[in-house]
Amino acid sequence: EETTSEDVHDFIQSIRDKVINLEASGEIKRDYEPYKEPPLQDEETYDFIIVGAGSGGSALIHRLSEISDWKILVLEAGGEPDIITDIPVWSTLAHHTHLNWKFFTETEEGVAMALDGQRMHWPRGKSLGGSSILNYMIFSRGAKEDYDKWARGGNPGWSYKEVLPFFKKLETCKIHNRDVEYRGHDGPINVENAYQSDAAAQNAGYKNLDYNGKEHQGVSYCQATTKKGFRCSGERCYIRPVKNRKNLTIRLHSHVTKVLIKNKTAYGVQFSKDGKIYRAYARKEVILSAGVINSAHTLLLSAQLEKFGIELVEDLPVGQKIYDHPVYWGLGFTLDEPLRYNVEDALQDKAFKELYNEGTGILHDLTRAESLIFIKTPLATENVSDIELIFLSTHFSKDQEVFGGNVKLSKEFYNKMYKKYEDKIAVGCLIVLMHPESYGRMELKSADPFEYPRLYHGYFTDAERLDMRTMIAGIREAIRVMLSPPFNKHGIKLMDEPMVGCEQHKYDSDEYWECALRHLTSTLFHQTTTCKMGPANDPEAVVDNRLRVYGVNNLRVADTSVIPIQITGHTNVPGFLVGEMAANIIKTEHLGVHE
Ligand SMILES: Cc1cc2nc3c(=O)[nH]c(=O)nc-3n(C[C@H](O)[C@H](O)[C@H](O)COP(=O)(O)OP(=O)(O)OC[C@H]3O[C@@H](n4cnc5c(N)ncnc54)[C@H](O)[C@@H]3O)c2cc1C
Repeated sequence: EETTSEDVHDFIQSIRDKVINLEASGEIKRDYEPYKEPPLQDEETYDFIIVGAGSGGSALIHRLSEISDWKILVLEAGGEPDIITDIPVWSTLAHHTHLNWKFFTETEEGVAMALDGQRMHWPRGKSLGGSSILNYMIFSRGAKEDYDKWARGGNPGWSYKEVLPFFKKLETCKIHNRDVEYRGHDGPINVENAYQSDAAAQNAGYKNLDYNGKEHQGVSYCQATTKKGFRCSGERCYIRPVKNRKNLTIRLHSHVTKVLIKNKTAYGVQFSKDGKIYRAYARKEVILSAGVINSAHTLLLSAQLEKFGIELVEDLPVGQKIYDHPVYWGLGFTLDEPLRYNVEDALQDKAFKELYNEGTGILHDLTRAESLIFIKTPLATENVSDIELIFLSTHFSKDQEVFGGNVKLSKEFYNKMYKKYEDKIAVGCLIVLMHPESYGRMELKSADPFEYPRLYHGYFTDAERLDMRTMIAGIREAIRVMLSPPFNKHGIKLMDEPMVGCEQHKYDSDEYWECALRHLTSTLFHQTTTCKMGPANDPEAVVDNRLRVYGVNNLRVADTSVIPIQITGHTNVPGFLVGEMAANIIKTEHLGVHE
């Protein structure tokens, strides 16, 4: 669905043109060499076929292709990343391009009421690198407790102690205040400090820490998944360094429409490229890394189409649960003076030269996400944070289309609520629910592989209303934090004008916040669990702890769709981890090599 204005398209093009012109005049250097693929046969045979080159897929591609005897085919529905996805500060703009699948949820009652058509936009990356080329680059593993819980839930091999070596192996950590013994020092994915304002990582009573280190609850600057200032996507950091390996064939614009299965054994895939249908065969395995929506969609199309009159291979609960991280976007504050640079500064040649030639400067800014706090409200039922607060050095009152366009506020709501703040200096604080009780689901609309499935977010549907109560507690804590020093000195004020549609409630009453949350809660883009990993006796499980699809031989899933319980954090690095773990499992099974 195209809701982006021509102005935004022109703005995006002007940034691309600027980089191209600066390169042509020799003022900056770009280190990009396009991907090449060999001629395509109608039918081809490989050892492994990897479907999708996103976070999970790119780690898997890097590690599996280390075995030079294995012939590997990668089929990616999208193409190559873009100049716009390279530059951290402008990355929200990529949502408006062909690099986004642009999924939307169905309209659900009493939620997302301020959004266009009351539907949430669920962007997903469509390119080498997948959603790691579209995301906001916050580097986060999640909490130790998450992985211990996965293991306790019947997934041996996934406790924090067991996954820690792989977290260390995947990263080169360069952030200033790190817990050295918990961090990696020579992996493909780079972690660094981004451009940040002084006010960002304020304590407000919380411990300052490395949230990817020994402890998790506390405050920290956002750790950036960037390398020398540029986005360190799966494409840039995992695939690009190995793309010329002789045993690796990467085919772009190749949309897999079906896994070929016979006698309950996967033996290849069918895919569409340039309007033609092809088949590729796998001597050893097919691995789906097509992401949380499309791995499930492909499985439904391949093995579970009973509903549409096609043979049922195995009755699995695919897509019956989608966990996400609901986020309240509505908390805005005005300031007397800007904390950092003006938007215009990020368009100057100087900023581009600093990024391209020195890897520094204001373009190395994580879409204005500066710091975060993992907190435990009094409602937390377990010893793990139930809320994350993310401090943003802007608010969408400032520039809805460019900075907040992905949230897809309805024009009417925006004009009534935020237009008047457009010339004010504004910052925001996101309130993120870490462990929602509520969950969504997906279902096929038809057997047409190009028709998107129906997506239901299911937010705030838990009978005990714990999700709502936790979010309200989170909002109150966010206001306390934001109004504490050192923001005071900048003249910070809460935008406490009643939310449009909630004027009937007393400001700051529980009823008021519930109404506001029902208007302006949307996603932090962290959907998981459509192909849940779990033991055979778990009625929700689609894959086992070795990521093998139940009931179908030679078929695995390796991406964030297997995550069994929502992460206390963000999902890109857990996606990389799943890819790393999958490669290790496959090497162990086929070669007996264990790391
Ligand atoms: C806007 C946004 C902001 C985010 N911010 C952060 C953040 O700051 N930090 C963080 O940790 N996480 C963040 N995330 C989440 C994180 O990026 C994702 O959870 C993660 O990248 C998902 O990885 P994946 O491997 O499951 O799937 P993806 O990375 O989505 O990869 C799936 C790949 O498969 C391809 N594909 C799909 N279908 C087919 C098919 N049929 N045939 C062939 N190829 C196919 C896709 O094109 C894509 O390349 C964000 C996500 C978004 C969208």
